[in-house]
Amino acid sequence: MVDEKIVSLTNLFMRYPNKQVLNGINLDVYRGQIIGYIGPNGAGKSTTIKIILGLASGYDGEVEIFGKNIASGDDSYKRKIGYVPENADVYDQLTPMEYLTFVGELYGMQRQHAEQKAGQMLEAFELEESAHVRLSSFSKGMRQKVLIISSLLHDPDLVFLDEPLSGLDANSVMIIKELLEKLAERGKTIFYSSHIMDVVEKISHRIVLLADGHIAADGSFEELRKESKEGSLEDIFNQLTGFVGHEERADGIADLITEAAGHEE
Ligand SMILES: Nc1ncnc2c1ncn2[C@@H]1O[C@H](COP(=O)(O)OP(=O)(O)OP(=O)(O)O)[C@@H](O)[C@H]1O
Repeated sequence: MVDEKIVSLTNLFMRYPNKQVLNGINLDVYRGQIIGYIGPNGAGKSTTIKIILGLASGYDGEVEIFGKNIASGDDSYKRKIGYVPENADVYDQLTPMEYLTFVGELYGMQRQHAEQKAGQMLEAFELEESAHVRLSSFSKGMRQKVLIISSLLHDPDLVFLDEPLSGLDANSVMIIKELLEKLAERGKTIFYSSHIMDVVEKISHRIVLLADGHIAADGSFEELRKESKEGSLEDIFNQLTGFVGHEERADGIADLITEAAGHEE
């Protein structure tokens, strides 16, 4: 179906005890879109994702996923969602096969199916030799691949990826970028949150910039570029978040480092 609304946020507000984080977010995301969800540190990106996933409560406003309000009490929508958190805890004492089968079953897959698919996915990510080795011995990038597999194993319709490429080598990055495009072509909707602007620029169909709890920009990279007359997404990001003087600031920090040590000549 064309223009099927997958995520709809209406007047979303969120306050933590010490801080107003979201100040009225309105956002409709459609099937097959790759959304680059960006913003400065602390802007509220993870908070938005956690609210959508039902992991953060106390918000005001409406959140509809697959056309249903998540406050309705029916959380079957969660089975159709995949999530790679920025800081994930994996169960270190498990092997990837055990971990993936466990996660697959949590998402409602039959054990045998989860096992078989996990094996195939591990092979596709060149981890077959480590399939039965404990995760505690895995490198950062190997772990990240397991997390990515765990978010996709149950064939979700909506995927949230928070810095998913962290630790991955250049070959793996290339595969994942291509994979996201292929999944979007097959109707999957992807929220991609990252600070690596050149990747966001390349893979996103639509970029949503969150700043001070508001959506400060929303459009394709070409649209944002026309509006802001800047070259790269990094330049646009800096302009829209009012950031200037990086060289002076770096210089000031370098001064602090080299002066504060108090070396005696
Ligand atoms: N559980 C919490 N309790 C209190 N404050 C929180 C909590 N979680 C997040 N915050 C605050 O809410 C703000 C937004 O945090 P959030 O993690 O959503 O930002 P972000 O845009 O994902 O940032 P980053 O790019 O650094 O990951 C921050 O000021 C953070 O300190």
